[in-house]
Amino acid sequence: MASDWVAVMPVKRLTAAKSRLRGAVPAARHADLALAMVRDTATAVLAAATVTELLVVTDDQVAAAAVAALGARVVPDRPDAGLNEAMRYGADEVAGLSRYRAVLAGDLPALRPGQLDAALAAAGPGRGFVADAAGSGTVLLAAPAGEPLDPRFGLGSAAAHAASGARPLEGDWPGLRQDVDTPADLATVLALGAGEHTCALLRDLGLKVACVSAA
Ligand SMILES: Nc1nc2c(ncn2[C@@H]2O[C@H](COP(=O)(O)OP(=O)(O)OP(=O)(O)O)[C@@H](O)[C@H]2O)c(=O)[nH]1
Ligand SMILES: C=C(OP(=O)(O)O)C(=O)O
Repeated sequence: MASDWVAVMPVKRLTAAKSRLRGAVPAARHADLALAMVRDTATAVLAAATVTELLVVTDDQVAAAAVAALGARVVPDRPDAGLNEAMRYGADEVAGLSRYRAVLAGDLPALRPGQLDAALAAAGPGRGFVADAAGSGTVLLAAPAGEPLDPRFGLGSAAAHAASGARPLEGDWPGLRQDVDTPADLATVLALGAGEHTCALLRDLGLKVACVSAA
């Protein structure tokens, strides 16, 4: 079982990111919310025992500075061709095929390091993926050394990853599975418990939210 994963996280320009989430918080705080979720996701990833490096693929200078301050390595989104190309570039070209790589989105504010460790421990010799809470999307795709990532994120990606030969990783990982795409997802996170940055922002807006430490 590998214990030296490179985690790869693509981050879109914050002003354009999370369009389906618009309206969940006042417009003036929308980019702040996207950034808070990126910071909480990165904090949890960096605290995972099985992750030796977090590689963030982004052209957003604010997000880049924030995750670099947390300890991530940042590279520009050289392909500039969407989510899958950013993931493939980070995992296969920058990290390289000789390493174990896992890609995950930057919108997992309820992620706990132990849940990521458990999911990576469940990854076998081939590619594996973790479906989102709804079961149709993907929150994590892992590739062992020697295998191209071959990401198929987008609508119906869980089925697409399974069809491409990736194995669904099963476990009780609610924080890992809860990506935040819509205001309803954010409401779920309020109950599940968010990381400190998302929590602070939501509390500042007067919302009642459970806050959970990074442990
Ligand atoms: N580097 C990079 N990251 C991306 C790109 N598209 C999406 N992402 C990131 O990939 C992750 C998952 O993306 P989505 O959930 O589809 O997020 P989104 O595109 O911001 O959301 P919507 O506008 O609501 O579709 C988030 O961390 C995004 O910031 C891209 O073209 N380049
Ligand atoms: C990109 C995906 O989803 P979303 O944009 O809904 O986070 C996905 O689940 O593959």
